[in-house]
Amino acid sequence: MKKAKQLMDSVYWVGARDINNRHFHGELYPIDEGCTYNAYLIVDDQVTLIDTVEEEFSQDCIERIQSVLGDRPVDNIIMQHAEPDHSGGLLEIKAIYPNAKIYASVGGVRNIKAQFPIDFEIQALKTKDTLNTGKYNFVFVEMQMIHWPDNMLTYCPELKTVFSNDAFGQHIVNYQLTDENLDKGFCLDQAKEYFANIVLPYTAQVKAKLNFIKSLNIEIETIMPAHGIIWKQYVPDILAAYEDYANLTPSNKVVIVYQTVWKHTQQMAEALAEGFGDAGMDVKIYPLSTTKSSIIFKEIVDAKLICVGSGTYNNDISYSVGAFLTHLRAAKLKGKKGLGFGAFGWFPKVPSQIDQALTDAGLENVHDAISHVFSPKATDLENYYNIAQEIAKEL
Ligand SMILES: Cc1cc2nc3c(=O)[nH]c(=O)nc-3n(C[C@H](O)[C@H](O)[C@H](O)COP(=O)(O)O)c2cc1C
Repeated sequence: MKKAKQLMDSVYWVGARDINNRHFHGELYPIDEGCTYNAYLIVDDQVTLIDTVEEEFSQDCIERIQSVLGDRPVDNIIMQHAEPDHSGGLLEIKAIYPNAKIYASVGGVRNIKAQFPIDFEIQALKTKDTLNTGKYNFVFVEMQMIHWPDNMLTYCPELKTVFSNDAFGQHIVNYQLTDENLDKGFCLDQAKEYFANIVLPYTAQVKAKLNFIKSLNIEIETIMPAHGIIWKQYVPDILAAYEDYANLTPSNKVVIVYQTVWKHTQQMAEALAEGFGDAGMDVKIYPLSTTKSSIIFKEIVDAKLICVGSGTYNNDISYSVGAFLTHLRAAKLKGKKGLGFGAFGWFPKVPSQIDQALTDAGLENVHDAISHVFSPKATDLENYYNIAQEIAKEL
């Protein structure tokens, strides 16, 4: 029997822990310790459920709700996001509470209906629409494209709480459910990884929404996201961190990623890394085939320069570098610089093709692509070290 966890006077966590999940949203986001699907129950004159869980965990959510309500019904279900990790439990929960009114954003109504066989009404909500449940009011803010067209968040002024859905989420599975006994750096690092892997292409929307939320002059004591821990003691920190992430504020950091067979491209990568490092830059260097993309993208958020290297195989870029470049293009980065490099045997154009892909991804090339025939010698490596030092000076 799964039980709810009380968070405040009338607020309960009724979500689910997916402890076996190692790939959040398919291949997109490898994770180490599973994740949570957070749903919140607010007991007032009317009972309101905010979000559901992934379909497989519907029964967990229902048991947790019933542990609070017994036979009392749920009156309102607010669907803040149509993606199945939040909406998958709707049909089963609605079957238990057939009189519950369902609410979603305009996009949410469309996207829920397009994914599930819905035979009931869903009421559409717009920004600043309000639902009163007795002593509590729920104010809605549309969050289009953070990260789907249907996202929204819900603010309760009486509880000084934002139910933020995907925004401010992270994949910390913690049985206390809040940030209260956790290290700030750890929490923010996990939130940054989530931002980098789910929200990164939508920095313009995040900036606009943060400004809009500021303009509302609301008091926020608690943020309850749909994944991971609830923000209580680090609320100002996570709000400030989101400003930094959304601005892609660069530190003096270079991220070098590469794929290699005979270690020729790796030797070039290491010579560049030493040049950047000796010039005072923070260097992150990753072999693509053995590094999780989720870690690399977290580091990219605040990098100044991204160097991408590939050996040449069948006159083309390696598979993992090609996939990385596709992922990078989708991230729609702004204000970052790029450099392509790599070794070849008889077809020298792959590094310049990488440079072109970096340009297509919105990065500014800092130097001509570096293309090396087979194995670099000590003098070649010295040359690449010096190129890195020159680039570092100009960044
Ligand atoms: C499976 C395979 C296919 C290759 N195909 C090409 C090719 O089509 N054109 C080319 O210029 N070099 C080709 N090469 C040679 C490599 O690009 C060259 O050995 C390079 O130095 C490898 O760099 P790396 O050690 O970083 O992988 C190939 C190498 C391998 C292992």
